Amino acid sequence: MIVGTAGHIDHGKTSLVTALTGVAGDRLKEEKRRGITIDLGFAFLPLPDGSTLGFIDVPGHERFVHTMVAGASGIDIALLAVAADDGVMPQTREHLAILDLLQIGRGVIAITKADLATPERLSEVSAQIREATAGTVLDGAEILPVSSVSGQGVDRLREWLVAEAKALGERATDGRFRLAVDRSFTLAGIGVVVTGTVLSGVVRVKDQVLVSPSGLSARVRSLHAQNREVEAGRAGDRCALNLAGEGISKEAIRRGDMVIDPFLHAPTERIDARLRLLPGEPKPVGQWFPARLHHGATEVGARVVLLDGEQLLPGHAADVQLVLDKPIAAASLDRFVLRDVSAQRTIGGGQFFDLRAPTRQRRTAARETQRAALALSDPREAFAALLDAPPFAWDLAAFARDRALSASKRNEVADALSPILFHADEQSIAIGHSHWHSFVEGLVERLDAFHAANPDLQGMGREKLRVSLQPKLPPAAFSLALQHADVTGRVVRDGAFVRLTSHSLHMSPEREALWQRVAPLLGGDVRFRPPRVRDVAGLLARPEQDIRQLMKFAARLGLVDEVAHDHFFLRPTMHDMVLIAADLAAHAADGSFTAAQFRDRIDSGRKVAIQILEFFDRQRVTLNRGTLRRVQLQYIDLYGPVP
Ligand SMILES: Nc1nc2c(ncn2[C@@H]2O[C@H](COP(=O)(O)OP(=O)(O)OP(=O)(O)O)[C@@H](O)[C@H]2O)c(=O)[nH]1
Repeated sequence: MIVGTAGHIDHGKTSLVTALTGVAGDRLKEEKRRGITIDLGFAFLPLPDGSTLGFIDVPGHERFVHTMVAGASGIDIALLAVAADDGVMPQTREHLAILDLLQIGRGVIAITKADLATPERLSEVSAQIREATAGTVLDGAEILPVSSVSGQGVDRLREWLVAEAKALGERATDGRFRLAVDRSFTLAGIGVVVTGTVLSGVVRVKDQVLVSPSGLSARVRSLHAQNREVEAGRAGDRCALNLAGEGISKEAIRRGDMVIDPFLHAPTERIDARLRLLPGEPKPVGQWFPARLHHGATEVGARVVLLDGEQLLPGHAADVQLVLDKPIAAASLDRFVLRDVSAQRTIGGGQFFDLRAPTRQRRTAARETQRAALALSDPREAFAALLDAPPFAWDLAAFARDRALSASKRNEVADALSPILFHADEQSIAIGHSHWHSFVEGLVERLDAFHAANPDLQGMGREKLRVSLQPKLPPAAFSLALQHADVTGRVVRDGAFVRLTSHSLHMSPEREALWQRVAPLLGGDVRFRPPRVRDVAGLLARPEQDIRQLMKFAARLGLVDEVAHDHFFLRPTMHDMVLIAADLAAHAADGSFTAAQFRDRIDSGRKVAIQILEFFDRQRVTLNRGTLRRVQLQYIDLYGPVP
């Protein structure tokens, strides 16, 4: 459990942490000198049950925002200090706003330096606090007067924190590992060390991790959590990782990077989010508003694109797209804070919901449904809602990755919803049952309509079919869908084409008429040396392309065979030639014949005769052994029944 301090400068935060933990400032300094345990502003209070309560206390205002945001998922309990003499000050309000934006709802307010105040002053400050916290996450929070000098109220505050920590219990660690790096340095004899807050999951010694967004791989050589060498660091822990790997140096890893489970690596620079503008903002936010985005320990330039309406008024919230200057490593539902471009003032903040937001979003009902689904916090509910949002097919693997879900959580989602799943490449495309059924129906209907309109085409081009269906599946998933048991039996894949099992080819009347003129040219005396496509085109004064198309189609119908490029023989001629080959073989003592013998029988050119025999070889009608050929009797009825 981590307690994060907040409050105006000099309001006694550090003194209070020292009073609560007994860890004096000079002791922290000494630890700093010793090396790996360094964590400026870190103190730990051992609890009776053996666990520890950690305190993040960062002096200096600017770094506060960073740390606050970095610890967003790391801070479990907020400790807001308000000095009895000053009362509520501007930074008290800003820190309160940030706690609110980050939705850190557990917290206590300490009126520090109580020794300096009269009871009247204390109730005056109490009233100020009540007014300032009204409507925020700390509305109604406990207010305790304390003094680090006299010790007044310190025990009570400690008891309150311990009880709260107990009530909160262990943090869930079932997500995948993410650590927001706030420092990176080298230690002599140890190597590169990074420190940060574990945002989710668990990290263990020897784990393979990845630095994101850079993509560098590293191995965890050793790790410290809560200032002790440990085997594992968990969500909420302050960790120091000793990393080793190619290219790993203190310069290669910077504050703002994430160290993550390699599975999660997918940096993004375009994020859809829910943004709340603070009520005290002087102006509304308009399109392409420039700001600084704080997320984890990262700070990056961002532009705000409003997705509904043209401006966002102070005190209001809206869906926006954040277009970042450079990619960051984030997870869906992470919280963020926006500050003005000079990083002087907090403007607002909120929560990410879509890390793969489309570039130019039209304001469609479909996109609204998607956004609403993606914003749901429960992963099962969110994915169920997604399956009902266009395009009705969603990659469960990407969804799980963007939410940093563990494999078991992801399986829970899949088990609860039991969608139709297609595993292709890295993707796991999921479709809900009702949408799958309409997909299959749509597929059959589409092909049916296509065959009716194009009776002389063997089927619909696979790609054209894919993009015409809902859900529009990615190519690999579509290919798998065509092999699904619900589809096979009704639909046939035929090379690049897809057709209904029931579909058979017919010539259109125009084609039939042309065929009636072409067929006689291929038969009769010239049947063993029929004219080629170009010659037929010349004879009929038709474009070559028309004749070629007709011939290809006739080949699909089994009327002709293309023995060589553009050289088509009538099917009965093919059959005659097989019988000639069989006759030659039957009359030879060793059952073999030569190409020359065959050429003499069909009275054609030598080149054509060889092309025909090679074609037969490919069809396995003949077997080529050097200059001699045999006939394979089991194939001689390929082109017609043998008497
Ligand atoms: N009288 C009195 N003075 C206090 C008390 N707590 C802190 N102070 C004094 O207030 C000043 C600021 O205390 P810090 O604890 O450093 O305050 P801080 O909020 O940590 O300061 P920053 O980190 O700079 O924001 C110091 O001079 C302390 O001695 C207290 O309970 N009573």
